[in-house]
Amino acid sequence: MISIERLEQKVGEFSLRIHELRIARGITLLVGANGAGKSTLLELLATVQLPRGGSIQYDGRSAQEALPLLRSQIGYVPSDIELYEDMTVYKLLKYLGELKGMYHLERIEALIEDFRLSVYRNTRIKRLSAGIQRRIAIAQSLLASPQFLFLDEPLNGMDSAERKLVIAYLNKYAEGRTIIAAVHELGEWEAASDRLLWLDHGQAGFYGNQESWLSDLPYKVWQGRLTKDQFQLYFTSDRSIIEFREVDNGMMVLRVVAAEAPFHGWNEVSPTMEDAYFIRKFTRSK
Ligand SMILES: Nc1ncnc2c1ncn2[C@@H]1O[C@H](COP(=O)(O)OP(=O)(O)OP(=O)(O)O)[C@@H](O)[C@H]1O
Repeated sequence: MISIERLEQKVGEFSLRIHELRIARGITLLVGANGAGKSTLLELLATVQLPRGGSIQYDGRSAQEALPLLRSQIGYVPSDIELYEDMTVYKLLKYLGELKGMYHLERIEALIEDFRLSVYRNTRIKRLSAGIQRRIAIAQSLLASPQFLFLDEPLNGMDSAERKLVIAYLNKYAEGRTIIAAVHELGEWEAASDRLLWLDHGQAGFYGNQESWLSDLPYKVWQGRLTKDQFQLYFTSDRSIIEFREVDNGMMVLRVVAAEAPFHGWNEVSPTMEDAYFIRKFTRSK
């Protein structure tokens, strides 16, 4: 478990402030608007930055008390990855493993296999796509089998097969361990995430499981049809539209957030994880 107490970190004009939060094992998805503080929090958790105010405890140990030990149990992948471009995949993993004091070649082989990197093992990093490079970055963060894994937008640049592969791997890896991943798309994590943490302007706006994320919402999601003219009117006067698309006969299908049915005949639909995020942001902006 990760316990955060009275955490305060100022970066330029921005302040991250989390009064009290206990993050359980499993996968926690970290969500929030651009600039909400996700990367700052992940850097603090990964001990790239140390907190100036308050504390973070990892299974009862703080970074101030046991930094080298904690770092040996932490894996971290920032959003901007930089790998040694001229190394081959195998050499890079072996080199980074040795830097971490990890000399088990079987671990490297297992990660190459698990992240489907075998065909690229002797290819220089610079020749590989962004998605493959990110797979390598995640694989290297797992070399020492860390207890705590912090990932900043881990699926960036990946195609849908790569995304599924990584999510499935992390889902298994998270058993008994703690993974916190900043993500922008929630839907694809539905089967894999245990909890969500919403950062809103540097503060924890929500922390809990999927069930509570989807319940206790102050607004409902409604779906219905409008003509294009009605749509133009509605669209310019309201920011509650989650999604809209044109259908064949010049009509629009919309999904909107509202307390009551906005038009006669519209149906209430169950909110998705993305919808719940939209509703929370919408509520905050009102
Ligand atoms: N080194 C820095 N100096 C000054 N301001 C900074 C620095 N690093 C981050 N910030 C500011 O802190 C705020 C939070 O940034 P952060 O990168 O943590 O947000 P984020 O939620 O990860 O955003 P994004 O989704 O865009 O990556 C932003 O307003 C950013 O401009």
